[in-house]
This record gives sequence, C-alpha cells and structure tokens, in this order.
Amino acid sequence: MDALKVPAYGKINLTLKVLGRRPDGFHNLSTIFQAIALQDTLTLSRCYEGIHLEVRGARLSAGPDNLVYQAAALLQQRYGFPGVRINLEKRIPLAAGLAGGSSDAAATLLGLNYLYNLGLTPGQLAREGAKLGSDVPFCVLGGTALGRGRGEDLSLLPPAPRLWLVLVKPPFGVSTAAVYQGWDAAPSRQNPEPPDEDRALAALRAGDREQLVRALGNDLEIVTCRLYPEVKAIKLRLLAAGAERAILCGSGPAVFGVAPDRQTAVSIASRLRQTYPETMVTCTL
Ligand SMILES: C[C@](O)(CO)[C@H](O)COP(=O)(O)OP(=O)(O)OC[C@H]1O[C@@H](n2ccc(N)nc2=O)[C@H](O)[C@@H]1O
Ligand SMILES: Nc1ncnc2c1ncn2[C@@H]1O[C@H](COP(=O)(O)OP(=O)(O)OP(=O)(O)O)[C@@H](O)[C@H]1O
Repeated sequence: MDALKVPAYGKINLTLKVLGRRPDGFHNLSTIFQAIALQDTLTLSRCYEGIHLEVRGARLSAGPDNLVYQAAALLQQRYGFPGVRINLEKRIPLAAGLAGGSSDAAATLLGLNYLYNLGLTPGQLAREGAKLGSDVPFCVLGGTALGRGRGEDLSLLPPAPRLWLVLVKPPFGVSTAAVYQGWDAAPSRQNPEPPDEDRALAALRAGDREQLVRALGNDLEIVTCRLYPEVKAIKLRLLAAGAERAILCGSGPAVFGVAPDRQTAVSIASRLRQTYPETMVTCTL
C-alpha cells in the first residue's frame, strides 16, 4: 500500500451535564457526542523506522507533544511496527473545544491499525485512545454517542437529524483543565439553558430535529462565559443573526449556532466572519 488518507472529524456535544468531581481529579459527565463534517486529514505511509510527522495549516509542534506523535508512539511501543510517516493537514481550530487533537490521535490509531494490519478491534483502539485523552474514544467510534464516566464509557445512539452549524472561534484558546477547575470553584452552577438529555435521547430515537434543537445545552458554558465574557457576546451575535440556538462547543471557546438550513448558515457566517475570521459552516455527520 502506498499512502493511506484518514479523515479526523471534529465533534460537538449536543448535551453535556457535569455530574461531579471524581477522586482522580476528572469529572463524571453525561454527554451526547456528535461528529461534525469539519475535518483534519492525515496521510500515513509505512517506513523502516521512527515516527516522522509533518504538520500543515496550523502553527503546531510536529514533535512528541503532538497527539498524533503520541498516538503513534503508543502503538509502536505496544505492537512494534517499524515506522511511519504522517502528514497532518489541520483545519479544525486549535484549543477550540472541537476535539481536533483528540480526533487526530484517533485517526492515527485507526490508520496505523489498517496500515500495519495490527488486528485491533475498535474497542481496543478506543481503550488505547483513552490513555491520550477523554475525547479520543468517541473520536475512534464517531457518529452520535452517549458518553459517561470521563467520556470514555460510550454507547452508540441513532444518527442525529442533520443540523447546519455555524462555528465561531474567538481569537484565543481555552485550557480544558482550567474550565473544569472553574466548575469546581463556581459560586453557582445554575445553568440558564440546561441540557435536556432525556428529551434529546427521545428526539434522536424519533428523528425529531425540532425537539433535538430545543434540548441542546452545555453545563460548562456557565464557567467559560464567566472566564471569557466574549463567548457570551458570540452567542448573542449568533442568535441576533438568525441562529435558532447557540451553544458552547465542549469546554470552548468555540460556539456553534444552529441554522434552519444551509443557506441561512452561510448568511449567518458571513455576518459573524467580519468580527471573527475563524467562522465556518459545517453540519452534523
Ligand atoms: C470538554 C470535553 O471536550 C467534552 O467532550 C471533554 O470533557 C474534554 O476532554 P479532553 O480535552 O480529551 O480532556 P483530557 O485531555 O482528557 O483532560 C484535560 C483536563 O480536563 C479535565 N477533565 C477532562 C475530562 C473530564 N471528564 N473531566 C475533567 O476534569 C482534567 O483536568 C484533565 O486534566
Ligand atoms: N494534533 C493536534 N491538534 C491540535 N492540538 C494539539 C495536537 N496535538 C497536541 N495538541 C495540543 O493540544 C491542545 C488542545 O488542542 P485541541 O485542538 O485538541 O483542543 P480542543 O478542541 O479543546 O480539544 P477537546 O475538545 O478534546 O478538549 C493544543 O493547544 C495543542 O497544544
């Protein structure tokens, strides 16, 4: 085989409930993960030794601190393949809450398993991925899934009705750890737009787009909006431009606006892009 191209899709959380802090410092969640069409692309090819990574499209290290490198090193240590060259083309904004790094790591695991016939099941790859980050197991699985525990305890759900999305990323990143710390320290955790997981699950079973849109919500929004008031301003701008809902992506700071159709999404995006150049239109997968 020559080169293997593997897509690495971003994700949003349709609902995200924080259930509490665990003794290991992580937080138990109940969240509905949803893959989106926005993707990075990895191209992998075999070589005789080493891990050789090249990154395009973002200012990001290609060394051992890159999650792609870490995913390849993990499989190389355990399963002993000779070497790999990986070209990573970034499109998913960095440190946005869209799981870009986690998805790149998952695509590396999937790609190497195929390239070197390692014979690992998706479940085994997800378990390896959990060592790299809480979102990696979902990124291995993809689609629509309910995540419990720190996000790694997954059950597949029926595919969501297609939602057209406008993603807006302000010009700063957010540390996921800082947001969870902010959750622990929060004086009040009253979420004015609480996620309605039961309604979302029923909506997925019934394929009911309208109920799904009503049920969206993310508990981490209270923390991220307090730490970064601009996130709240982006939500309001999206709603004023015609989005039905505007919800934080993961721990943020990107926000997704839900548009009634593709054309409206494009017109909302063109308004928001004047202030936020990292605005893009995508949809659920
Ligand atoms: C916000 C979400 O994206 C929602 O899907 C995830 O919960 C974050 O997942 P992630 O970025 O893969 O997070 P990790 O790389 O595993 O953890 C980064 C840091 O976030 C905190 N963290 C993460 C996940 C979780 N369930 N509880 C936590 O408290 C921990 O302090 C951890 O040190
Ligand atoms: N391949 C990669 N792509 C993006 N970031 C990476 C990668 N490898 C390592 N990182 C580091 O991880 C940090 C978080 O990146 P990422 O884009 O995955 O955040 P995120 O979208 O908030 O992730 P999540 O939603 O899983 O919390 C970056 O600031 C970067 O230093």
